[in-house]
Amino acid sequence: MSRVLQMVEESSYLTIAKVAAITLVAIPVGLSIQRYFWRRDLRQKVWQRQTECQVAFKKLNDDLNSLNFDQEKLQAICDLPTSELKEGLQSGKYSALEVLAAYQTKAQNVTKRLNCVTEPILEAEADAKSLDEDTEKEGLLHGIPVSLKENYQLKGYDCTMGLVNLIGKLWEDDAVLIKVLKRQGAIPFVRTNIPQIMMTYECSNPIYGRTDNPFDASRTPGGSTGGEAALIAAGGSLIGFGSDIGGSIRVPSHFCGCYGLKTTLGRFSRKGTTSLSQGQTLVSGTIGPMARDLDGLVLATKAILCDYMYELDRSIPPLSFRDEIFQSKRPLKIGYYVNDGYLQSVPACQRAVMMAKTALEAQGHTVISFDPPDVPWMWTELYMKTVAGDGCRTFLEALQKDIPDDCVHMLLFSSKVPRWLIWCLKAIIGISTQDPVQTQSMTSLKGCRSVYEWWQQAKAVEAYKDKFLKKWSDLGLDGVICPVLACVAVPHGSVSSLLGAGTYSMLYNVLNYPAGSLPLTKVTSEDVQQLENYPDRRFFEKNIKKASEGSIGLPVNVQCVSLPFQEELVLRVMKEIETGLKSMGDH
Ligand SMILES: CCCCCCCCCCCCCCCCCC(=O)NCCO
Repeated sequence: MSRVLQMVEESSYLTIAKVAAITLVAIPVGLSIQRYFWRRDLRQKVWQRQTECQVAFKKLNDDLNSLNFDQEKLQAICDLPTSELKEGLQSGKYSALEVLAAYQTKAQNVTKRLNCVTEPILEAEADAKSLDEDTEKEGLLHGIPVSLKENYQLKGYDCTMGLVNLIGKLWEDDAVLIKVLKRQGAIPFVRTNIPQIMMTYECSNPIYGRTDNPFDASRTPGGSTGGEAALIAAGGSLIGFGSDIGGSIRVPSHFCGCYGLKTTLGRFSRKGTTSLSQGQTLVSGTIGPMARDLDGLVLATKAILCDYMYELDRSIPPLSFRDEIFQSKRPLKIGYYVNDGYLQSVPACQRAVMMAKTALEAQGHTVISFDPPDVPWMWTELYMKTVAGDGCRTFLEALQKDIPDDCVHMLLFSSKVPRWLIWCLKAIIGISTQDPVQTQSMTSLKGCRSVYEWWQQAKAVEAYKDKFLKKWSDLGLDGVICPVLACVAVPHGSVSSLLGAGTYSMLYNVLNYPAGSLPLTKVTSEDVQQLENYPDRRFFEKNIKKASEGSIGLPVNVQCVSLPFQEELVLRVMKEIETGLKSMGDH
């Protein structure tokens, strides 16, 4: 009897062991198979999308060939500054269709080199034809082709933000801004590339690939509105639109040498623009125009600030463009800085600010030194902790079942490290990087732990805004000029080791001040030589110095800032600097 029991016992042990062994093998095998099919589906979606884009480009090319326009005339159209093109369209010297063909041709050639356009907007041709039938030509942007960052919702198109899972989710309506543009006679004609999830200054994703900088293909055009900046700077578009929660309009404009304006939250309607940060309302992303010249930037701003936008979005205060502020001759008092108290800007960026200072003084304005308060603390405790307020959960969820791009790997890694491990790593990394602020930023990526903490965060942001404004008001400032970033365009793949350079831009997102990016100069050999004196003790400093090697000839912009809802004053400061430089024979 006991022998029988023993046998039963042995056989059940054997069965359990067999089941356990099979389970141990089956689960990982099953998961691998599931992963294989899931990745295969994603790759197939990417391939399908890429094929669709190729077909769209081919159709565009065929349409352009059939129109048979004179190529020299088309090139001449693309060389015109905004004011002359606008005049030519108004007077009938150029038709909307030929201007469109000119930019479609140019954009196609540019994107072959830089990969900045994701896809053409094929409805553009019909739009141009109907504009040519319109004798009134009332729109401020009548017949001007405009390019759009990929996250602007357009009827019949998707907004992927570089996420494969969002391919094919088509929008049923245009964004408010697109409706306004069309009402003003503009012709949306291409969509431009972005970095995956749009939270970095690079410009690559697994669907559309990587965009290169027009001045140096080994460098990034910046992000997240990188495709726009590259396209505009290379002559493939005159006016475009982007979005900015940490410098995404200003930084690519600076990296590529075009004009950009980050507006105050609430000045332009954001309805119909896509972003993963929509639920985060403390440091909100805003939108704004980018352009090849200042006239284009001003014209685009004027065109958007019209009654039709207020009709479409009743949450926007009806504040039309105030020409009296833009045209005013009142002498201004402007603050300036080249070092924000965290990372010193490189010599080229410092020189650009000093050039702007001299130009403003030549125009009769007063320019005084200004020190923005507590920038390192603002960066880690206000900016990073807020934009990563949910501990990066929204970003992580979006990336979880997707193909992460190289440009998000570092942030992905940092945001996945558990809080307890960060405390251990902080000690080790802190010693090696010599920068407690940088290590603190890793903790900030963990965000807020409770609603209570989020409320405290909101209070801290408000208190900082008050402190900053007091300093500004005590000095009686109208505006501030400073670098856009601590360095100029950096090599592809280096942004995550340089993130601290972004404090110059991120500050004005925390404050919600409008800020422009104005191209002023190019890096010279003297600027590069002077890098010898640039500090290199801390991690970010070392990387900034290294990234600045070989930067001769790259564009350098200056940031022009004013108080909330004073976009006209920002544009005026930009204009005064350009006029001042011209009068000094420098521009
Ligand atoms: C899972 C990885 C996601 C990590 C995201 C972490 C967010 C923390 C902040 C990182 C630093 C942000 C750099 C700012 C880049 C500019 C982004 C921008 O302005 N985007 C515009 C979006 O409309």
